[in-house]
Amino acid sequence: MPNGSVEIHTICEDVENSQFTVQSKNTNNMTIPEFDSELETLSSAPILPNLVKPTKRIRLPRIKIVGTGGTIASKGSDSSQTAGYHVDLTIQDMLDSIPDISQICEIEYEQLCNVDSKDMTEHLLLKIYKAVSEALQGFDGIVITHGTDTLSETAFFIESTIDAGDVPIVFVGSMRPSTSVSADGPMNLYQAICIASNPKSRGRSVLVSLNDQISAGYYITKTNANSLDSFNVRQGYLGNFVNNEIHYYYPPVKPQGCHKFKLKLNDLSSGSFKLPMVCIIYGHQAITPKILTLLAEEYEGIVFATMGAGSLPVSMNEMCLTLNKPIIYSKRSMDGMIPVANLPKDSNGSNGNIIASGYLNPEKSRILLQLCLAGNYGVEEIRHVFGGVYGG
Ligand SMILES: NC(=O)C[C@H](N)C(=O)O
Repeated sequence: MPNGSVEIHTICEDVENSQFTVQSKNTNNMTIPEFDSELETLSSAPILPNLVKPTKRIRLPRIKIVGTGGTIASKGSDSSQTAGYHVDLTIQDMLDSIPDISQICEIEYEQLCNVDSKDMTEHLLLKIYKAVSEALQGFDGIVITHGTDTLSETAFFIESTIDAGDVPIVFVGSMRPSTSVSADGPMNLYQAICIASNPKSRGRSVLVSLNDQISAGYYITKTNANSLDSFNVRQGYLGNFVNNEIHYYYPPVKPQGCHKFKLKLNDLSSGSFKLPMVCIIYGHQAITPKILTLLAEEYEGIVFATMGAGSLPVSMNEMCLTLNKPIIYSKRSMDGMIPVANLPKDSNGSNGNIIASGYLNPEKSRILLQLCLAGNYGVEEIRHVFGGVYGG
């Protein structure tokens, strides 16, 4: 059991609704971001009144790309293959396949790993965390290339552990390998870089850019295992990318009630940081408490994908209440939430160790519970954290 590896850090989320002037200067009609605070005059010579007007040099935004793998970095053996391909491309290969962005931003990149996202380990998650934390110091935007299968989990983890300030952190993936007809990776990557570079993206924290849609990493879920339109978010898309224009539907906003956990970087570099083991049990007809007997010893916390809005057989509810560990009731339905009123109660009328996940799905609930346990939170503190997403 890790000891005090995280501590709570609640951030005040007031973000200004800023208006930006957009200029169209480059050849492909993409807007060049303007960073007012950094404007410089080109000439250091004294300026004679009415004779020489200082010329402004616009600094291009600096964008860090962090590569982790996924289908966006994959190759198949022929152009019709859309399954059974292999991760094989570097960030440089991917950048070679997109339009010239030298007028839009300055790029620096780091290949952290090159894996299918099913192999995204805790160690890699923490490496991404570290790379993003460091990049926040010197960059105006961050793009993370990632496999789509677990992209929403990494995005949720980063949103829960990093206070990005104004810097947009944009996750991007693809559904077709780079070798396929109509591969979606190059356009998705191009759009993600443009989004990360654009001042309108500032103050929006962790974003996901895929299939022309811009969404909040905190809520997005992969809902289709195959199609290009694979990500969905019932809390609403934040914006759209069309013909080099970024259209946000709302002013800058961050997820309501998102708790921020501050990881201790010393623990990360010493390798002593570990996230406690939490498993997910999928509810189904005729499920019995036997599964709990098998797993309860091994795991420090359990998340249930319950049926409906918190339904499990009475025998299961009774056994859950006897366990000395937090148990989160989430849902196997894609949408909706778990009302606290649906939780089982013990003989004192208390929900005991059982906590509702609110709007969080099982995989996001698992990460949130891991972070709470890593911070040594008690059941009532965990309940409070889930209360931020209308659970608890
Ligand atoms: N579309 C994808 O990226 C799926 C791939 N299996 C991954 O998650 O790495």
